[in-house]
Amino acid sequence: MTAILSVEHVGMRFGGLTAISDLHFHVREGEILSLIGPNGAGKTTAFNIMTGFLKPTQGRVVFRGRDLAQTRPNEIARLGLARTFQRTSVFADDTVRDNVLIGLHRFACPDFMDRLLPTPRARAAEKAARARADEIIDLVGLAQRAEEKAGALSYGEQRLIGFALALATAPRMLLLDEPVSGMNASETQGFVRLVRKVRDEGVSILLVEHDMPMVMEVSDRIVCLNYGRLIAEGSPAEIRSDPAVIEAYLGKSAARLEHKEMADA
Ligand SMILES: Nc1ncnc2c1ncn2[C@@H]1O[C@H](COP(=O)(O)OP(=O)(O)OP(=O)(O)O)[C@@H](O)[C@H]1O
Repeated sequence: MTAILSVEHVGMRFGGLTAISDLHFHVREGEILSLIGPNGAGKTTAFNIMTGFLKPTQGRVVFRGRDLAQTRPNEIARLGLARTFQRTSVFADDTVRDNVLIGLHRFACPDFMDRLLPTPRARAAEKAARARADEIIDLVGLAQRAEEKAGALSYGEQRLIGFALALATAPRMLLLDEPVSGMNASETQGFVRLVRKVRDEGVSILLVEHDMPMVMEVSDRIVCLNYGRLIAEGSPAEIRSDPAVIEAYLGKSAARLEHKEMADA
């Protein structure tokens, strides 16, 4: 197993509150791993630590050999770690294509002089950026909407633009924050196919998501947190039948009942 990202004995305290305790797991190259847990379990905190946005008070997160707490955000992006946001942050008055082009330019950051003068190199770069933007827009399924203003698209489609912006950084790994919240059933199904396709192109994926059927369908492995601790790790089938996971979601008495019903069946 080759790990692309390792969460090594991470702890996070906010004043007197311990949000994460001794969290330890790896994301393997080319897998889709989901982080789940009841409300307040510590998923968002763990997600923010894994993107380098929060520095843990204990332990470290290593991405492709680099400790994220020691790495600047632009270097993290250049190493190939990209994230999406729960809230869409598209430029509503720009077209879908221009939104993706802005993402590509922000990442590619051409020379200052090239930006000021229409040099042949700048023109060639612009042409390549447009071709790449169209490839990404096609991949996320928005080719028919490329010329429309982003603000005219549905909420679910705007989230696809957010996903396209993350792809514009040519990531090796994507961290997705509740990617299907606000999507309808058919958009969610489309998104499951899209995530698999991106993974098949060699991008490792970690997602935090509340939609359990989606998580069970898309994940290779699942890590479950409760009260900031890892309580289970395994395949969707293993997680679905794990007593600690059932108890965390349903409470002790309901979990006992669930087990009894399963045993009686
Ligand atoms: N900046 C902060 N300051 C203080 N406490 C915080 C902060 N961020 C999170 N917490 C606390 O840490 C714990 C874990 O919160 P977190 O948001 O990570 O959980 P979660 O699993 O993402 O929850 P949800 O599913 O409801 O989004 C909670 O008790 C929360 O109140």
